[in-house]
Amino acid sequence: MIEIDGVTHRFGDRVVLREVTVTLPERRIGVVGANGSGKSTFARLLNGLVRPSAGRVRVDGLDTRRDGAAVRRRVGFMFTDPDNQIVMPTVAEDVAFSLRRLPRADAAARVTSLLTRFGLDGHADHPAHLLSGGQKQLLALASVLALDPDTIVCDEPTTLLDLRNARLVGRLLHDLPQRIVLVTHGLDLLDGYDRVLVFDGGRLVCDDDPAAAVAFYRRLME
Ligand SMILES: Nc1ncnc2c1ncn2[C@@H]1O[C@H](COP(=O)(O)OP(=O)(O)OP(=O)(O)O)[C@@H](O)[C@H]1O
Repeated sequence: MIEIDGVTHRFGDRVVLREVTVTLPERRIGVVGANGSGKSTFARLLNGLVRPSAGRVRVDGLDTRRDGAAVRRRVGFMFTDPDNQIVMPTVAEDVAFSLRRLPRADAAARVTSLLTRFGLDGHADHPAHLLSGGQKQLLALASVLALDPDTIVCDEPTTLLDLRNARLVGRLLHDLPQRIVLVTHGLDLLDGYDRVLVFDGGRLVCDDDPAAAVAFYRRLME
């Protein structure tokens, strides 16, 4: 369960989220809104990357302010640009980096299994920065999953991908057992989601099923 209670967030003098209160027990949550409406800030609140200026954020009872390290272990984060989260020279090393606290043999087996699952096993020793954009995003997802999070927050993970890779990443996310919070401009990715939040000017202006929320968002953008 994600609980956002009376959250306002400011960057300097600028208020980017205003009095957001919402409780999200569902497993598939979409977040949409215009550029600059506060979606990324909202997403970053959920794993403690951003701490609210006022109010409280809890994930499965853990307070992002008080229990930051525990929240980050349970809530993985996928960025728009995978280059922001690829930290090691080769594909296998990047996934292994997430597993550095595991015994070496266990980590190696888990790396192999994750790379196979994402079709990257043939690229294990390749330089990560030479992968295609889609492959990099799959690597980023594999590295996030290596930590076995309960929740994955994805901030526009398909924005830089071509249609085929966007659909592939969307399908992979759709099939994961984890709770997913997906910030996206790709409205078709939200089919089958339990609930969609619409932000406008830092306010949560609609909270509904995907069809109703997307219709609301389309009207808002007219
Ligand atoms: N670190 C920061 N410092 C100062 N201002 C910031 C910072 N991060 C975001 N902002 C501002 O906060 C506002 C909301 O930004 P945010 O990235 O949350 O919006 P968004 O809805 O995700 O937009 P987009 O769809 O363009 O990614 C914007 O006006 C942005 O310029």
